[in-house]
This record gives sequence, C-alpha cells and structure tokens, in this order.
Amino acid sequence: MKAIGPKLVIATHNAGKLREIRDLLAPFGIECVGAAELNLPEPEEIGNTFVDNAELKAREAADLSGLPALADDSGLSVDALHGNPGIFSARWAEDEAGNRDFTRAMERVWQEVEAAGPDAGHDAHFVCALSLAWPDGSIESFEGKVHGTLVWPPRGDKGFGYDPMFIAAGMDQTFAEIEPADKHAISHRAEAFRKLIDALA
Ligand SMILES: O=P(O)(O)OP(=O)(O)OP(=O)(O)OC[C@H]1O[C@@H](n2cnc3c(O)ncnc32)[C@H](O)[C@@H]1O
Ligand SMILES: [Mg+2]
Repeated sequence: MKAIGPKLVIATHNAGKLREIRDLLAPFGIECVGAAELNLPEPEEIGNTFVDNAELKAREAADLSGLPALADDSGLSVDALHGNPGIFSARWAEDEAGNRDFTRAMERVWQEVEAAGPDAGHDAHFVCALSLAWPDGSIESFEGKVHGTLVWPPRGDKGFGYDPMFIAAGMDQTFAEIEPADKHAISHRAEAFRKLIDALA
C-alpha cells in the first residue's frame, strides 16, 4: 500500500470522530486536516454498507482536495433491532430540519429494544469502516467491531453519539464514562486503525 503522509485529509464532519482519529494517528507524525477546514461538502451517504459509505466519503474528499483522504463510516448495530440503527445511526438522531440530537436517538433505540421484549436481550456492537483513498483512484478499506451491551439510562459525558448507552464486553462503565485512551484500547475505530496501520507497514 502507498504512503499516506505527510498530509492527510480526514473526511468527516463529526467533531467527536475527528478528535478520536487525530488521537489514533498522533504516534505516526501525519499532519491531519479536517474536511470542514477545507470547506469540503458532506456527501450524501447512499451506500448500503458501512464500507460503501466510507469509500464514497473518502473518494469525494481525495478527488476534491488532491490529497489522500481517510473517511470513517460507523454506527451502532443492535441485535434485538436486527442490526438497526446500523448505517442509519446518524439519521436516527435527525429531526425534519436535519438537526441531530443523540439523546433522542438513544431514547428511540431503548424504546424499540423494550418493545422487542425481554427475550431479545440487550446485545449490540459498534462497527467502524475506514477507507483511505488516493487522488490517483486507488482505495483501501478496513473494518473493526466491538461487542457489548446496552444500558439505560445513558451515563457519562465523555465520547459522543451513542457512547453513553454502550458498555463494552468485560467493562462496567459506558464508553462515555471511561477515558478516551481506554476507549482507544478496545474500540471498533481502534481495531480498524490497527488493520490500516498494519497494511501501511
Ligand atoms: O459522516 P461523517 O461526516 O464522518 O460524520 P457522521 O456523524 O455523519 O458519521 P456517520 O455517517 O458514520 O454516522 C455514524 C453515527 O454513529 C455514531 N457513532 C459512530 N461511532 C461512534 C462511537 O465511537 N461512539 C458513539 N457513537 C458512534 C455517531 O453518532 C455517528 O453520528
Ligand atoms: Mg455521516
């Protein structure tokens, strides 16, 4: 695989993701520039899988910037909801005007889990697809996962998105209660990053 330095576009408009991606890339001495800093548009996520959506976001950012671009498409997949919200995780938080509120999204997830009944359980996993696109048209994708369980009410104010209602397997605090470094040790995003870094080595 080709080198990605010295400058890499991080093709996301999500501040929480951007912070985590900068942390995860910090040891590698790569200069990261966010999509918003470059005034890149937010493409419509018309793919049917996490990888499809990560690839379309990375492709567009690489084409428009002329730089290598890294995109992340991720979400929460709940067993009792047959994998939903999944690729619709951001959309479940949106109102008609397109404003996002994850308190509302978490309430919807919990209501639907309750409606599925006690036998459906509370198992869930986060998925992260990372795609790295180069201006010459080449592209590579990597996926990571972390399994866990949903809790109610939401707890903690670190992290972002659905973190306050998710406890990873083997832990007793939510992703919003633990320190970022502890999330990075086990998260879906960190696993996808390990695969990406291995492929670059
Ligand atoms: O598409 P970009 O611009 O990257 O930003 P986004 O927020 O729209 O991101 P996605 O389309 O990938 O939607 C995924 C949603 O899933 C949620 N999500 C992803 N990773 C998460 C994590 O580590 N912890 C909590 N929630 C997460 C989060 O709320 C995201 O908005
Ligand atoms: Mg998005």
